[in-house]
Amino acid sequence: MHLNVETLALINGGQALVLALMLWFGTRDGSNLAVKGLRLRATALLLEAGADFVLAFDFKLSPLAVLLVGNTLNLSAQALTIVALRMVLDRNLRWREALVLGVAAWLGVTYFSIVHPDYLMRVLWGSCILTCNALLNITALWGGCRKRDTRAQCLLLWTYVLAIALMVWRNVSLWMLSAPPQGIGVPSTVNTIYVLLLGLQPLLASVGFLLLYNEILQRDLHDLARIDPLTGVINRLGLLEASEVLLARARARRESIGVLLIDADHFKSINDRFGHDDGDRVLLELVANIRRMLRTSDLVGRVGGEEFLVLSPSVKEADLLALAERIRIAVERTQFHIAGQSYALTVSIGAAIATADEPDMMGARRRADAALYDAKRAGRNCVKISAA
Ligand SMILES: Nc1nc2c(ncn2[C@@H]2O[C@H](COP(=O)(O)OP(=O)(O)OP(=O)(O)O)[C@@H](O)[C@H]2O)c(=O)[nH]1
Repeated sequence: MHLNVETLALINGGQALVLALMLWFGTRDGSNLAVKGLRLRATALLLEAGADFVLAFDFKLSPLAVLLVGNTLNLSAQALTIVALRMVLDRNLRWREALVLGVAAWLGVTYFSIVHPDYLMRVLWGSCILTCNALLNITALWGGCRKRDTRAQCLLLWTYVLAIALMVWRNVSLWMLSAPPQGIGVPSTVNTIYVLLLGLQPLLASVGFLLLYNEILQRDLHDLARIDPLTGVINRLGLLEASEVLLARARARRESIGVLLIDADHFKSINDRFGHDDGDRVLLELVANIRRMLRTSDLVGRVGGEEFLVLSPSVKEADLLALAERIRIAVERTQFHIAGQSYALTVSIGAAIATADEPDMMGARRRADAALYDAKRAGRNCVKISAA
């Protein structure tokens, strides 16, 4: 089988060009890190396309120009892809490693082309560096793929594993030939299969990048529907879902869950006196105060304007009251800074216990609400617990 390597390179280049345009224009809107990562990957594809076109038109260029320009474009594309993938995954970018590998590859390839020409060593050197590039990408993808929480990461991971397999196969095949080809443009079965399979990589990787982006958008939408944009804690929907999970766990362990309904006292007066924006800042400080008092297993969510709900698994009544009292005292002792002035804020707290036998959290929530009402009627800045 001797398909023309130049023709294959031309097809690969055209494909990489189309994929680059798809990635670039398909993600034109938005400015988050994932979009920047996709744009960087699109730039890498443009460089890959350039390298393919250099190979496709090698008969018009000197062999040295083909080698140096083609490799520079290809290695730059690999380095950009390492960083792009990590941008999309929101990981440590590893610019330095990508650059060092790119420079090492370029120097080695140039050495084995000009100083000490040896085609097999040149291919081996380039393959080792490309394997390191692929391994860097695999380490970025490994966590998500191992937990099986993202199919896109698995697809990409396998793409890079196959890329390594292809390089191993190419080197073994070349070293086993009695008269190996002395250049990638030289007609030979190894070169044809290598260029053919290499052309699939940009396609697989780009599909992987797009699927990854889609998963990120879905996750963002999921979070957006469950996180309160002002305070960053979960909202009613988030609380509803979390309480179902906590209750199922509590049932299995025959434990109870503590519920605290925390409401800022006379919050309207803060808004009236300082304005809504400063009122927002006080709410943020209030949430920070509540969070500081919680265990890692406790959850806090915003149920209304200045009202927050805490779910505290595996607690008895005495522990829950102690937690509520700690929160109340912490808020009372905090000096809230508004418009250059200190302001004292207090909270009233209603507490209730949800037992493992209850069908849902609604009963405990209602009891905590009634206890909060009692706390407000008792003069505020206090904790009340409802009788079960
Ligand atoms: N700044 C700000 N204010 C909010 C927000 N959500 C609700 N509020 C305000 O919170 C205040 C709640 O007022 P009320 O329900 O009368 O309660 P209160 O003044 O805290 O009095 P008590 O609860 O009875 O102690 C209102 O002024 C709302 O405008 C918000 O997101 N930001």
